[in-house]
Amino acid sequence: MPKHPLIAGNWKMHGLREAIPEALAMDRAARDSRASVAIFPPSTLLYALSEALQSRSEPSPVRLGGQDCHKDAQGAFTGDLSAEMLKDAGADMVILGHSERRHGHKEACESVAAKTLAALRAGLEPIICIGETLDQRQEGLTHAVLSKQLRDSLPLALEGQTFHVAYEPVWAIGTGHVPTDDQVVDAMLLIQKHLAQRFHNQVVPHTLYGGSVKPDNARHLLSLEGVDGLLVGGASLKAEDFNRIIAAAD
Ligand SMILES: O=C(CO)[C@H](O)COP(=O)(O)O
Repeated sequence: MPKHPLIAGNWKMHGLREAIPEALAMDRAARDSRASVAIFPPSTLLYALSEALQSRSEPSPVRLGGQDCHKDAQGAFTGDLSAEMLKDAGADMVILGHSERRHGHKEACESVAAKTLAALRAGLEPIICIGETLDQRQEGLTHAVLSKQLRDSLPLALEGQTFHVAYEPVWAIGTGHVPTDDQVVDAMLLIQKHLAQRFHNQVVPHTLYGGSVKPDNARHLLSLEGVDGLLVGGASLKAEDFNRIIAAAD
């Protein structure tokens, strides 16, 4: 873990306004940690969370992000949100290419790349997700799939920009199945090699692991070569769990 680890919590489609005190409890843990902490709530909570976190006597170190954005700044796209809108609501990061969008919304790598350009245009720092399905892994296609996703989802415009890549094997998401250490390290090093060959950025991207991260495995996952941080789903919803994951980074 060469850099300050990034601990990111993706709340997915969970959370009403009553969840705001949970975020404030996460803020207290983030203040005591060397980790960078980011929360990706549903968009409906972004503005309220931003106000709640920044109105504290000491502004919060917790960063906020969206879970997706449209490629255009505005237009007739019912139900969509632009990167500019997320920024306006208090986000400074965005998750793009999550497998739940790649599979559930048929999002192609080219669409992820276009959204990444939109995020950069709006001043949002993207976390771009990649990961293979169980079938792809069992067919020996993991390297080919990850390499293609990296090549086609990451536009060259990321050169010189701050961004992050999350490796989330689809078969580990929400299942309790965590890849072996070797499988994690193998994927992280593939990603880091790709990034080093393709981009020469001053800020070296964080490479995050995501998929069934829990308080009990966070410290171990963070100790693995190439893991600069964690993208946490279910265990980021409760401060009691997420704060233990934040503490695991210290
Ligand atoms: O998005 C994820 C983490 O942000 C990923 O889907 C993992 O979810 P989890 O298995 O519930 O941690």
